[in-house]
Amino acid sequence: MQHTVHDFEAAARDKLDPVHVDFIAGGARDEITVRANEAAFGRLQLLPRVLRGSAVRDLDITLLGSRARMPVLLSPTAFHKLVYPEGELATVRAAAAAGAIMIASMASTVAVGEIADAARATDSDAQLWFQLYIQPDLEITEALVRRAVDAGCTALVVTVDSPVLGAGERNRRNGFHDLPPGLRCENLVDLRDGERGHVRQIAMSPELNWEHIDWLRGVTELPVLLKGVLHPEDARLAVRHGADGLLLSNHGGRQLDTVPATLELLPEILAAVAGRIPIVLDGGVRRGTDVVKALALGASAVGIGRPVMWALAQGGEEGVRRLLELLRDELDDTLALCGASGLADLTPDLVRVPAWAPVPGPAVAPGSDHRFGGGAVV
Ligand SMILES: Cc1cc2nc3c(=O)[nH]c(=O)nc-3n(C[C@H](O)[C@H](O)[C@H](O)COP(=O)(O)O)c2cc1C
Ligand SMILES: O=C(O)C(=O)c1ccccc1
Repeated sequence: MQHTVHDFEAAARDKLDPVHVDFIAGGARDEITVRANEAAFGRLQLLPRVLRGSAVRDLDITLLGSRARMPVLLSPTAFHKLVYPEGELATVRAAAAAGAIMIASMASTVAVGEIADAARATDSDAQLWFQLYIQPDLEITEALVRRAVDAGCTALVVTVDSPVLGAGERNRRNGFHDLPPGLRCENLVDLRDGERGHVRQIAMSPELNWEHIDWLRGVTELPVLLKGVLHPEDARLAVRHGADGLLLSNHGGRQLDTVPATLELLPEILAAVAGRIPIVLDGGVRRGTDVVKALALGASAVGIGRPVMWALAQGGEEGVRRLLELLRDELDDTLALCGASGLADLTPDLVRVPAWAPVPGPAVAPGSDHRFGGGAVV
């Protein structure tokens, strides 16, 4: 039985083909940023308030017009059918049950329209967003946007940190470059005559620039978030070019290695946008305390990537349901322990960078006890 987010990873590793484990767990190059994301949460401390909580805590959010029952989004991850036969259909049913926003990947193995239908078939009013890699062929990009709009998606998340594909050296070593026979990127099927839904149809485009964002603003009314802006100057440019929000992300350490942990960048990015647009953060969120730290510092919500893949692999819809329940319970518990009645009570004073350092004292010989005069027999 899984009692923590990490337990899902252990269970999934037992089930999955090691090549697919590497695809999910892996990052770019030396995976320094992969490790940095989780480590950054561990370095921050919580400083709770007491005697001011409430019996029930409100975890609802409204993000760019989309309502959700928890401030944890499912960040876009490709290829859900690789780890579970129903793929994204199972994931979205679990997200809907939890009232969490799911961001469908452009590289999903179920078409976005079918994912949306599965969400609607539940009674939940949970919202579906769509992640887009802008294609140099703008007609193709427009067709993809139309598919997302027709599906009823309520926001677009444009990934801008992938001018080239990240160097996943595990995938190279394993020779993992495409979906196995029988699986396709369903959103890419028939975009142009005879297009079969191959992963390699996705053009990672180093020639993209801010004019493409201006262009996208003109072709859709949907809110547009940029995913992968890390430099504060780019955050200011994003606001100037009409972005409605940022998903502060280093792609889980899968694009440029050695960039900072997203949590470390959060204060600078918040300062750059100065409250004009909301910031969602992903990368390394594994605990309720992580969610609280990010929100207390000013994020509007967080996203999770790998945990969803592990939970889906472990137990399909039921697995992802339990993952989201677990995170919700941990978040609720952390709020209670911090004396918060809801997310609105999370303020930066609840989070600290450790100021403690040991006071250097005189060197003491091992085995001696300085309180009794250096081990002298008394
Ligand atoms: C297996 C996998 C597939 C991913 N696919 C996409 C994708 O298709 N589009 C995208 O923008 N990000 C993709 N990402 C990045 C995630 O959206 C997210 O930024 C990252 O996983 C967050 O970090 P975490 O895994 O530590 O939670 C993928 C990540 C993983 C692990
Ligand atoms: O693996 C990824 O991180 C990713 O973004 C992706 C994009 C397209 C196809 C497969 C994966």
